[in-house]
Amino acid sequence: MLVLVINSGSSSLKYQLRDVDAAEPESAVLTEGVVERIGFDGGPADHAQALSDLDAALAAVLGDRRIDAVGHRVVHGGERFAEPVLVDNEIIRAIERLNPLAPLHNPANVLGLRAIASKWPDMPQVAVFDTAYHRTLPEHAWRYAVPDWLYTHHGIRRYGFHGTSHQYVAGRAAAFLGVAPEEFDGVVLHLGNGVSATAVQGGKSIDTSMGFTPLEGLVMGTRSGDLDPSILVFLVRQGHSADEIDHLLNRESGLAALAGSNDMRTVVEAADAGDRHAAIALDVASYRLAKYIGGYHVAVGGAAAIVFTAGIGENSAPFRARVAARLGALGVVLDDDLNAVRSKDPRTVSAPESAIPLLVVPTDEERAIAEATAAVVRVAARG
Ligand SMILES: Nc1ncnc2c1ncn2[C@@H]1O[C@H](COP(=O)(O)OP(=O)(O)O)[C@@H](O)[C@H]1O
Ligand SMILES: CC(=O)OP(=O)(O)O
Ligand SMILES: [Mg+2]
Repeated sequence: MLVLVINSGSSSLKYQLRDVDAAEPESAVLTEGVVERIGFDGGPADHAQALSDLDAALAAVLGDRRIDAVGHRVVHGGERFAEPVLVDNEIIRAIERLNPLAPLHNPANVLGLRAIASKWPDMPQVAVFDTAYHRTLPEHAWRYAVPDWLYTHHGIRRYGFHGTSHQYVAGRAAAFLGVAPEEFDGVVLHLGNGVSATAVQGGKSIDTSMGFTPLEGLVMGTRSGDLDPSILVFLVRQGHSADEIDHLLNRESGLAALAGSNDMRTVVEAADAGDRHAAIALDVASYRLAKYIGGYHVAVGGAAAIVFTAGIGENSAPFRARVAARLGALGVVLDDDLNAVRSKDPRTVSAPESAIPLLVVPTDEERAIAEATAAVVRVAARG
């Protein structure tokens, strides 16, 4: 089965065409790429235009085969969506109603779903939700200590994100350690543009750092993560609008605010060259992450592994080293040589005497989305 995976961002559209039945995962990807600058000068006008730009790339590899289904990453599934679903108009409207809860992500996901539906009206489409894996959070982890109407009226609770990645990586880490997925206890760190940590117990998500929206928790590329909510009230009283505060915390904060760049490579280079702001940014980000790791080690009743993944987690040995250096109280010992190895395979980066192994396990959200999409389409075809 050929599945086109779409990860729509506000101004970009990442795609991957996969053969989910390929014998080797390495040969499963027929083509992949990203269409950028959607809606900007020099780029396609909108997501529909971006898809027609994609046609040539797809035609070149398809030959006389055809796409069987399209799988979309959808960031917010709210309380309704606990599993990947086959998409129809009602589902698209339900996803659209969740837009205010993930303003950086969901509106673009909806555009992608609509663009495919109008381009190929008969194409089965499946939405795979970032929130779904976290539907197992116990109430003590998802409930905020606020009056109940905030939850009953507005759905204000912890949802958690990056679930497709956390689930895939937890499963792969379990396989690497030689344990069944449902026996894996660990802490998974998805460190990309967005950053989140998940406490995994018995293979299930029992706590996660992102909350009602993907803003809560750790220091990210341009997002603040945790802060005192009174700061928002203070800013409102100073006359700042909701949109201004939203922009400030989602797009102008995080590493970008502390170090002047949201790119971990740039920040590490600057810190190595003696830039004080960059050094502080790395200290703040690694310190905050280490505190969550300690908390989640307790939450899961003792982690069997601490797992790094995504752009920074997989590639930034210097950032991993800064985090590991703060985990001495847990008996964690990094192996500098293993940490310096570059590889696409799961690997250990801690020393044999480390009380908890540190692993690097590459994520593959596209593969997970393609497989989930194929499974949903096959079940639907059986009726
Ligand atoms: N070779 C590398 N070394 C260090 N950091 C890297 C490297 N490659 C990517 N990154 C970092 O990964 C982050 C982006 O992660 P990624 O998972 O690709 O994000 P997203 O999918 O959310 O766009 C950026 O901070 C980038 O600097
Ligand atoms: C939910 C989220 O933060 O996603 P991303 O890391 O792709 O921005
Ligand atoms: Mg990502």
